[in-house]
Amino acid sequence: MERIETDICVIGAGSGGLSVAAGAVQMGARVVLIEGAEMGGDCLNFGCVPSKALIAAAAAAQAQRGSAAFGIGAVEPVVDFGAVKDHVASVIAAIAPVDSQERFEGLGCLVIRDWGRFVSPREVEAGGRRIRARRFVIATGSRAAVPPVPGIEGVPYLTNETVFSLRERPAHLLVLGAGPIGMEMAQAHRRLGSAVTVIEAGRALGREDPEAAAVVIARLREEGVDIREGQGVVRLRAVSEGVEAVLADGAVVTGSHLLVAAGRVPVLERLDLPAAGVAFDKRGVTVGPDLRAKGNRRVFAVGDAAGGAQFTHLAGYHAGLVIRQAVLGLRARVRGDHIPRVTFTTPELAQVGPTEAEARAAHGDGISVARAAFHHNDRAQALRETEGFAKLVIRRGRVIGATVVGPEAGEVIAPLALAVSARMKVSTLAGVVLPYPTLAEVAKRAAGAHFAPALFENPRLKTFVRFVQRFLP
Ligand SMILES: Cc1cc2nc3c(=O)[nH]c(=O)nc-3n(C[C@H](O)[C@H](O)[C@H](O)COP(=O)(O)OP(=O)(O)OC[C@H]3O[C@@H](n4cnc5c(N)ncnc54)[C@H](O)[C@@H]3O)c2cc1C
Ligand SMILES: NC(=O)c1ccc[n+]([C@@H]2O[C@H](COP(=O)([O-])OP(=O)(O)OC[C@H]3O[C@@H](n4cnc5c(N)ncnc54)[C@H](O)[C@@H]3O)[C@@H](O)[C@H]2O)c1
Repeated sequence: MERIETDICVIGAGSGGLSVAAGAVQMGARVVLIEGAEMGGDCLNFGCVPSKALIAAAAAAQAQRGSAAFGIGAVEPVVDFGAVKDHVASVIAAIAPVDSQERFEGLGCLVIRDWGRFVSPREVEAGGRRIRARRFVIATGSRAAVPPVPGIEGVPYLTNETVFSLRERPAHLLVLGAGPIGMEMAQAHRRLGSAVTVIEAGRALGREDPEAAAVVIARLREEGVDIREGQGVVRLRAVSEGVEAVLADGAVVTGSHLLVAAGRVPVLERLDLPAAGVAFDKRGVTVGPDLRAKGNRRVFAVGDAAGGAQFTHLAGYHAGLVIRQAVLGLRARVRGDHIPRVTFTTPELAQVGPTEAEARAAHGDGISVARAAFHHNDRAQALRETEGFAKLVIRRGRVIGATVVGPEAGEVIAPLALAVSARMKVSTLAGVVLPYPTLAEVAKRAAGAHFAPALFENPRLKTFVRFVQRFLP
């Protein structure tokens, strides 16, 4: 067997692994990159990219239905579902070269297309080669969790790995789970013409600020998505129309297709982690605040495999921290209080830092909340998208968290992510000059609202101003 010595061996060429490999090799480290399936991982092939491309197509269809409010005759769109999937595939194809084997070989990585497996604490085998590295990075991602619902083994179901390649429009899509994946896919399919029922054991978008989640849930319901909350599935059964689900309240729902979007599990099974002495549990590799694996300090874990939140930008952030340590020999500590997240429904729901409820649980009355509604935003009025709000969580004069629900919330959260990340004063945010009319003004207005009582409802200030005015020439 061929033996290879390298500085850094990255296992998994998705969002996290590619970022580590690209950064490390361009800084001068020797890098081996191992990928058992598609270059680009989940985000490119079965996650962010296809879902956002499908959502864009669905928005185009919805725009035709809603155009009457602009004085343009509304029509029921003619959706060619296969052509929509061609659009999705072509968006993936446009981005794929950036993540490709050719590009990474061009950067100087040795790319091995096989499943990697530890054979000792310092060696991995893949593609008939044994790689001995100074540092290893586990970036193997996650896959859809399949909940133990009685009967699930006897019914056909889709996951994020198969739903985007479906060429025929589901007549009635059942979605199990109302997290971000379930809600994004439910609205997109509804807008593309499917009947959709979402079955959620707990609360829909249960991790989000309830007030913000309610705005999204109401919109999906208005558009015809049937959302059943607090409903476990008691039993699933294959029937001639497709799949039948019996819910906890006794209701029976029959769909043509079932999409399982009920959470994620880390992909670790091929790695033989015990051979490397690396600790792990059902959430992922057990890592410290420096992202080093418990049990083997030569091994780091990043992204979905690292047991925390699961976002492409988080995997990218992890990659930067690993590069600091494994390439430059510097120290690094992961911070979790400034990672934003967006659910790309219409309206979008964006969060950075703690929600109001989380902040109150942590700091009691030591926080205050300032808000502004999109209803008072002139751009939102022009777009006829006035539902939603921005809410800032403030502690000791600084922005520690923000929730935005409404049009382009994923873009509007950007200055607020900077504010939380830089521990910015509310006064700095209130003082920034933003172009008019923009949706982002809602963030500045929320910051301004923090000062409104002291400025506009203050009898002592009014007395002072009247006094000053008497003496001004
Ligand atoms: C439907 C959907 C929509 C999403 N939308 C968003 C979004 O809008 N924004 C966002 O930030 N995040 C989104 N995510 C989450 C995002 O896709 C993940 O957080 C991100 O892909 C994680 O990157 P990763 O590098 O940890 O894993 P991945 O990108 O999954 O890459 C892991 C790679 O490792 C490979 N691998 C696994 N085991 C081995 C092995 N033993 N040897 C070699 N290779 C191996 C896999 O084949 C895979 O290619 C979405 C996810 C889904 C499912
Ligand atoms: N826009 C984005 O950034 C984006 C989009 C999609 C996914 N993601 C990432 O992927 C992760 C996984 O997404 P997800 O939506 O699959 O998981 P999730 O854990 O966020 O939500 C799953 C939902 O399924 C429900 N559920 C679980 N078992 C069930 C059952 N048997 N019956 C009914 N309901 C059940 C849960 O109560 C939960 O509400 C997200 O947390 C996020 O990190 C991000």
